[in-house]
Amino acid sequence: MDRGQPSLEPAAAAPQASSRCVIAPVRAVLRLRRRVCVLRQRRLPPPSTGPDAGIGAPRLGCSSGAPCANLEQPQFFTFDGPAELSSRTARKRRRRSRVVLYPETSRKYRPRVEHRSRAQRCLLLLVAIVGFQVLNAIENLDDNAQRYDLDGLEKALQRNVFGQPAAVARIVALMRDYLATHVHSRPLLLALHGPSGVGKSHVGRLLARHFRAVLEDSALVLQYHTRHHCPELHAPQDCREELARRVAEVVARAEAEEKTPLLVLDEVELMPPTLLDELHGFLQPQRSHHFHNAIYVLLSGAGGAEITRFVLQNASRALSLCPDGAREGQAAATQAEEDLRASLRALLAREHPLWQAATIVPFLLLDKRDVVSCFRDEMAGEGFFPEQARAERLATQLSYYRVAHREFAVTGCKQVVAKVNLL
Ligand SMILES: Nc1ncnc2c1ncn2[C@@H]1O[C@H](COP(=O)(O)OP(=O)(O)OP(=O)(O)O)[C@@H](O)[C@H]1O
Repeated sequence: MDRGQPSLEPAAAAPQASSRCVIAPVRAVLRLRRRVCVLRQRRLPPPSTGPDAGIGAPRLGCSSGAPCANLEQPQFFTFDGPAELSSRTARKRRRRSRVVLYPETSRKYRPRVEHRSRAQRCLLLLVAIVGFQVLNAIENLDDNAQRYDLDGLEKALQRNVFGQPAAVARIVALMRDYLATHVHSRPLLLALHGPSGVGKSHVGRLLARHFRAVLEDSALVLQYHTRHHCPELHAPQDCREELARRVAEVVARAEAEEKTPLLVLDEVELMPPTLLDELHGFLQPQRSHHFHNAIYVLLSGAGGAEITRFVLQNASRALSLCPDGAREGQAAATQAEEDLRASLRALLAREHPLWQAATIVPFLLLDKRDVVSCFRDEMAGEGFFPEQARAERLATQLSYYRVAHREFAVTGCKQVVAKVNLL
């Protein structure tokens, strides 16, 4: 048997040796795979307690005989231990987080500073210059108006003129508008119309006083009284030349001083037509430009009868003349006054085209309360104590239109001075 055995051994050893050659590497591969699986199982998170996490639940990665299909694990063998593997996973995670910060679709480099064209810069500069000039112009507008202290003028008129709030507001608004700028294409022509004694000349005097003060040159204010400067005995043509000379002097001087002069012409209703023609000529565009930078205030009793009729007809609408009435009443009063201005303009334009170019400001009748204020003011001016009862007593000595429980002075405050002088 022993002898026979050796004879058999070589024959059996040959296949054994060949099978060992095959099996050994396979075993090694299986051993390595198993080892890898063990390592992966160690790194896997503990099984979840969810319903899908039972013992029989399929698991990604190793199953018996199936290749490891865990997508989070490397698909190739490495000799890295658990420590290296965990650090690689951490590195992977870090890399993934980087992917979130810099997604594939976005740029991973700093954007280049876009080069601005010169045209764009020039455009910005131009816009800045234009903006600056606009601001400067607005400031200059304010400066020009400030020179005339129109707030002070408004306060002075409100304090000293009784019963004419609408007229005062309109005069100040028109002047504010006109004096906002120094350069004009036409003069401001104000025409104050109203019955006798309602304050037209009084306002003319207040305006002249104010402009003399703010212009710091009394030669830039002209006060022309028709009866005084052009009496009936004077030839109208001489008056015309005289007026033209005086106005030309004032506007030329104002032009040199870069100021806006004030020309107050009183009793215009007494002016001969040739003087009105001359005044109308000052407004014409062909006139030298310094005639256009001036404020003309024409005071006239023309249209006084229409204004008296208007006041008396509207007296029953108490609010039409009451400055502190309800809003609807004030709106109605404003509309009524606009109608009055339009009818006055139509009436006056029939007399002379000068009135067509003028801004008409009607002066309404004064009521008894305003007359009492006139008395108190005059008494204080003459050195008397302005006692209310005494002023009321004096006011009763004047004559009034009595309409709808209201009393309107027939001659306004005209006789106030004379009555106070008798005290
Ligand atoms: N509304 C008023 N407020 C204050 N005082 C006034 C008012 N109206 C008239 N007076 C006083 O009455 C005087 C005469 O008024 P004023 O000369 O202004 O009247 P008028 O409207 O010009 O009339 P006329 O057309 O007759 O000249 C003034 O000196 C002034 O003292």
